[in-house]
Amino acid sequence: MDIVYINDLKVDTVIGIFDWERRIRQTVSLDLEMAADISKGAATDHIDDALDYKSISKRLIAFIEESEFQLVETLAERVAALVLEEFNVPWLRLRLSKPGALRGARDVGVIIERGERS
Ligand SMILES: Nc1nc2c(c(=O)[nH]1)N=C([C@H](O)[C@@H](O)CO)CN2
Repeated sequence: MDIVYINDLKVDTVIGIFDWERRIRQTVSLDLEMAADISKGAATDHIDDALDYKSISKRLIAFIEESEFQLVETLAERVAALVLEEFNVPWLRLRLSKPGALRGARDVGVIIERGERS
């Protein structure tokens, strides 16, 4: 199985458990690895035969900008479900980071894998 990936996709959103966090927008960063068979796109050299990372990133930016979750866990689950369902991806690994959320740490967040990897 091949991988199509998007690294360090930064999106501003409302996220957090504290009152002050509900009043501001913070940046989250996504590293997304998606299982895909790249052979058809490689053979035809046509985007219709490829998993289009541009379409996926546009959809994720729109979804995350509109979202107002409290936990990074919830946002990660919803992002994973969207990618699996809307883009017919069988398996993914998502690292969702919240830079600067914890004093002394560069970032915090979650890493999840969803779907079946063949
Ligand atoms: N497991 C988690 N722990 C914490 C989260 C979270 O989303 N998942 N969030 C916070 C606060 O919102 C924090 O990011 C603000 O500094 C604390 N712990």
